[in-house]
Amino acid sequence: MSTQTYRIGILGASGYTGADLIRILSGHPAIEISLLVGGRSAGRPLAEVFPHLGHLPLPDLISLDEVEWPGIDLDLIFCALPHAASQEVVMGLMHATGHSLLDELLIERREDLVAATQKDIRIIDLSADFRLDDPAVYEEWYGRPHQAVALQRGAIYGLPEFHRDALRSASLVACPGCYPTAALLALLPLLEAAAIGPDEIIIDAKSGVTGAGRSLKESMLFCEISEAMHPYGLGRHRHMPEMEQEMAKAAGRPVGLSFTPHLVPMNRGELETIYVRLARGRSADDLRTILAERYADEPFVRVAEPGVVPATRHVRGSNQCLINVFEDRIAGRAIIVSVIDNLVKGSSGQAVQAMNLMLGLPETTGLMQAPLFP
Ligand SMILES: NC(=O)C1=CN([C@@H]2O[C@H](COP(=O)(O)OP(=O)(O)OC[C@H]3O[C@@H](n4cnc5c(N)ncnc54)[C@H](OP(=O)(O)O)[C@@H]3O)[C@@H](O)[C@H]2O)C=CC1
Ligand SMILES: CC(=O)N[C@@H](CCC(=O)OP(=O)(O)O)C(=O)O
Repeated sequence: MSTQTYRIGILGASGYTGADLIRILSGHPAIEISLLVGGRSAGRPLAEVFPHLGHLPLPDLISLDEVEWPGIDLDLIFCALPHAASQEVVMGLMHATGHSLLDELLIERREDLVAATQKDIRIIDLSADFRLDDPAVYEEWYGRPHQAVALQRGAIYGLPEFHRDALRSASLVACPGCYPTAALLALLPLLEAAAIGPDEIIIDAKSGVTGAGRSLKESMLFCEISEAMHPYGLGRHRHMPEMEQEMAKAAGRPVGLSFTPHLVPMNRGELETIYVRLARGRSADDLRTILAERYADEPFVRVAEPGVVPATRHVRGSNQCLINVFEDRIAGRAIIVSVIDNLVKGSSGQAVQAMNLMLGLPETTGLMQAPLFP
């Protein structure tokens, strides 16, 4: 393995995914964290914002305005900002550093800001801004026109198990949403094999509260979240078009999807119970075999032993996705359970997995921590 060290920046370092990126990367042998950018937390030492990371030798949080992009010495940036903010920041930093992706995509450069000799900084965006192929779909679901349509089209969808080769040479990666990650890993092989009916997929999802980010929201108050749970986004959650886009590619035709997320009183973790119709002649065991064969060599996706019910505790703090398939009492149907940690395989861990591919490092570097159990 190469002994080269790569210089990394994190935008949105004071958020939940930012904190987990720092946690994971601090154990990565080829990475030096050189830039940490916060929003309201800018100017504060990281040890004050995140005391649990205080033992690490890391730079203080600075604001976006303080970053001197032209000439900056970074190999890769994680952008863990909210959607909408992300697309503007990514476009801005590409202009400021004279990124060659702008030329490839024939985007007009602001020549005054271009530093001609600067190497391209690879970018991994954790927000939803570069996941959707169609700008009209983005506008419909995110309520505003996309401000960097060409970049949206030029980004690689960062699900390594399905886009590994494209990720190796990508300069802009769109990390999948947490709900889509758990669903797509369970369903794409089955759709590719035409083993399930693409018209009647029902995904019942539960997420821990970190899925909603760290900014204070009235609906996230302890007294209203603890000892309770509720569905949200009923019939219209913004992860639906993302899942439909990727599932349609696997099925070779549009899919029919019902998806209902629920907020449950736990910090991290995500569980999806997925109801599918079996294709003619297929059994629940067949689905399990297809998944087990598809993921036999994958380090981060595993089909549980027959009969073992995946639980969020089985993956907590790890980059693992654990899946299993069960017979339904109703003939012709099956139940699939898929679990991930939303902050690891659902965001920061998956982002580091993509980074390893982009930098030519072994894909598992820094990511083999076992889950925290119990
Ligand atoms: N949480 C999760 O499970 C997942 C999250 N994601 C996506 O990852 C991204 C980050 O999520 P998460 O870490 O949970 O979010 P948080 O709300 O926890 O953190 C957001 C970060 O962005 C900074 N920030 C917010 N607005 C601005 C702005 N206008 N300019 C500069 N910085 C800003 C915040 O700084 P400060 O707090 O200092 O103001 C903070 O560092 C989001 O796009 C989210 O949708 C994707 C998959 C899963
Ligand atoms: C519990 C909770 O609120 N979860 C978030 C999804 C987190 C995520 O993956 O969102 P992005 O698409 O923004 O990356 C939600 O439902 O909006």
